[in-house]
Amino acid sequence: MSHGWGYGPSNGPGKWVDNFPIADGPRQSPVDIVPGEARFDSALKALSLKYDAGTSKSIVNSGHSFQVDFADDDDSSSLTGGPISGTYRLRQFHFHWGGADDRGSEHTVAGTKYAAELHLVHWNTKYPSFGDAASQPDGLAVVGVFLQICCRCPAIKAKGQQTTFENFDPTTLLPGSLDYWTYDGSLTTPPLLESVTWIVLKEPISVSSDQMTKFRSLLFTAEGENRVLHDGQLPPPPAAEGPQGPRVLP
Ligand SMILES: NS(=O)(=O)/N=C1/NCCO1
Ligand SMILES: [Zn+2]
Repeated sequence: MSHGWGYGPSNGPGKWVDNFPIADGPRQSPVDIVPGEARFDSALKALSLKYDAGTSKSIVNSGHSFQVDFADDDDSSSLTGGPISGTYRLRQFHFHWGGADDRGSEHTVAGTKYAAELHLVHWNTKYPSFGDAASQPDGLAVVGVFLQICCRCPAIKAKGQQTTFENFDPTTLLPGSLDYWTYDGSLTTPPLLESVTWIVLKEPISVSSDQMTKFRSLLFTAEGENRVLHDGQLPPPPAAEGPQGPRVLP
């Protein structure tokens, strides 16, 4: 049985402070974004996101989400402009979702929850590595993108299992507008480090309810562990087991 953090009743966000006291810190994320209370800052620049599909490496079920990792030994996939100074390299992206279409995002907008939220995680190249940057107040910049359920979505061909995930261009996951809200916050999952400049895009992207159902079919437990889903929701009884190995989304 896993004794790590999670989203269940015994190890969920309300318990994280027991092992990560920074959960009671001054700049914890996520937050509720209230557009009417946001201050316009004319000094902020437009976001510049440059992504090279050739830097995508692999996809993994991290136990808390599924994550696509990128090669970050040069600036091929990087973030500049916006609220940050210098260059931040793309490290990985992952998603957060819930047990139904009416919830799942971590940030909310005037109390509204979206079905899911994409996080593109970048680290400040003034530091030697992601690990070093993650403990610095200006070390990380995470671009958050909301996912809303669309009624008439183009069908996306489902793919089989895969563990390598090469030549994926994250630009395809971005909305048409890069307008954003920004604030200084933290990782939203343990270790909850207060090192993130949050850049939350105002325009959501659309996803079908069927695709969200596929997200929810991902289990985050090892063999033989109790089955629990991303937000602690118990899954439906198991269908006939498919081939073993990591299951990733189409
Ligand atoms: N949800 S989040 O704040 O992006 N969390 C993390 N953890 C490691 C990298 O990003
Ligand atoms: Zn995240």
